Amino acid sequence: MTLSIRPDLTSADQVLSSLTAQKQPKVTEAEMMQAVRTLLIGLGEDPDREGLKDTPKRVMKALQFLTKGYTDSLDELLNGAVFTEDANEMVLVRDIDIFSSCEHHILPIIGRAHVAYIPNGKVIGLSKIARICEMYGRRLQVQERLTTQIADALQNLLKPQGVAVVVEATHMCMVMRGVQKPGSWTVSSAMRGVFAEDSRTREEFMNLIRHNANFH
Ligand SMILES: Nc1nc2c(ncn2[C@@H]2O[C@H](COP(=O)(O)OP(=O)(O)OP(=O)(O)O)[C@@H](O)[C@H]2O)c(=O)[nH]1
Ligand SMILES: [Zn+2]
Repeated sequence: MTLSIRPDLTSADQVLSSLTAQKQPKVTEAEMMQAVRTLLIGLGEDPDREGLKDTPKRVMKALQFLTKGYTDSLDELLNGAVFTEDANEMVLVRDIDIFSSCEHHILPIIGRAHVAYIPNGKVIGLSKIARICEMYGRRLQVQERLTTQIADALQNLLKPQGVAVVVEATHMCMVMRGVQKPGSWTVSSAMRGVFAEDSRTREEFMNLIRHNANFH
């Protein structure tokens, strides 16, 4: 483990504790399933019919999975993959799939993240960038917070020259219900360090991620 960005803190989880509001369930799984059962009854369904018999459990498990990012450990996720390296050119991982859930309707936010940084003595395992996106994506989110959390996590972990994150996503709460705009994409960005300060660096990043927002 080469993580020594804060000598007073020894683990990535400690470094990022302020960014990772860990949630402890305050109700039992039986109570959660009962709540789903109540919802089904409220929707005019018979929760005891064959097709719905196991639905409360399935819904609970699905929601637990979709929000598992609250309890993921950054230490485990990183697995020591922060390396001392004399690199100072931009590193970009683009087109990282995002499956998140909007905190207003608990409906999917589907899109992609593009994450770049310019190292300052430390590099991170490339897959760990996608894992950080996954950790913050698997929570109840607004897109803006998801974007800044990814940027701040990398900024805090690596103390790089700069971090740039762009998330482009479509919100099912705007597609399937409400205003019903299937073609709409929301683009959010978070720029740190040189990406915020130097327009040429920011432009280089924007040129590298330029493409039509679409599903694969
Ligand atoms: N800024 C932001 N807003 C979001 C995000 N996800 C959903 N929203 C919005 O949150 C708002 C919630 O507005 P409300 O008026 O309380 O809810 P609503 O009656 O369901 O609104 P409509 O979707 O307009 O029908 C809506 O405008 C959503 O589009 C997000 O990631 N970021
Ligand atoms: Zn929503």
